[in-house]
Amino acid sequence: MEYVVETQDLTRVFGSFTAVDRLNIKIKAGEIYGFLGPNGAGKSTAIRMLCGILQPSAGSATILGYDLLRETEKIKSHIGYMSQKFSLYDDLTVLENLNFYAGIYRIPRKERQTRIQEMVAMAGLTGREKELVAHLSGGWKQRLALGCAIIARPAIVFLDEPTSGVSPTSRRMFFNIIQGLAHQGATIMVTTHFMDEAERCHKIAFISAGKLLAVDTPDYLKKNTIEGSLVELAIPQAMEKISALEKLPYVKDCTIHGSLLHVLLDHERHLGDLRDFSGGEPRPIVPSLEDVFMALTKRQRGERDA
Ligand SMILES: Nc1ncnc2c1ncn2[C@@H]1O[C@H](COP(=O)(O)OP(=O)(O)OP(=O)(O)O)[C@@H](O)[C@H]1O
Repeated sequence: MEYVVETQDLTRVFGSFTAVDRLNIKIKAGEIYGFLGPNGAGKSTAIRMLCGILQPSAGSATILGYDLLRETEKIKSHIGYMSQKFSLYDDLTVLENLNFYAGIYRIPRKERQTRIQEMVAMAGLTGREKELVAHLSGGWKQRLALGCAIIARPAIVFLDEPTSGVSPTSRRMFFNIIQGLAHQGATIMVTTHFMDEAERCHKIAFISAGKLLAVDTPDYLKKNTIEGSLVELAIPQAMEKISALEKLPYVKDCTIHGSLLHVLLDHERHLGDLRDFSGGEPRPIVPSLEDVFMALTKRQRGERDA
């Protein structure tokens, strides 16, 4: 089996609204596959369909070779799922939560202790096994929730914004764990709004308004999505200058990043023109994923309005 997840025109409508529009994706075993897109893009809806929680309106998919529509229960027994709302019991301890999930996943009794200890160690909770979950901070809860989701050693782990609302350090720790899991052969599908996390994925799928706009490695997307020459420009009152810059015939786009402007020129030969116009010193840069993402959504808006 070359692909552990493969979809054909997977679609979900809610009334007259199309949340996921003919999604075609292919994911290989051991890949960390990031789903990126603005709020309401359809990421959670897509993941919920792939986990068998939500019925597709049209299209088909296979997960680990099982048919999504006909073999949903088999799929569920081979995957782990963690959503933004960690499904932990606050009034139970760390151990009690893990024990509960070990029971749900029907892990044989003789294996339970080993698996639970593995998850405690993975989450960095050794010594805190008897603490009530209510007393743990966000990052610890998040890692415990992951432990509960993967205690049955699923082949595929679906993570829907697992790192929202936790500290940057916890986010980094969490992604280290994810990379470790992928290294051991698990396939990870993860939605995120954070570009630093997207950078750590093997493949990224950009989705907006239910549609897949691009999919490839972070490096490829950065080098090949944007046509033109991207420069960084530091000028005073940058925000107020955007509309004037956008009117220049050789400027394709202009966005603000902190206090700096990213200006997309249609050709690098206009560097001097931009310098003369703005009074600043334009510096050519490699596009970031955020630049790529903005360019793709803008292109999509342009196509829709055309
Ligand atoms: N059960 C539902 N009934 C009606 N509309 C829904 C339902 N679930 C989702 N939607 C709509 O579908 C669209 C896609 O939602 P979804 O949660 O998949 O987006 P998302 O990309 O995960 O966004 P976010 O990053 O904010 O989580 C949204 O406009 C949402 O309001």
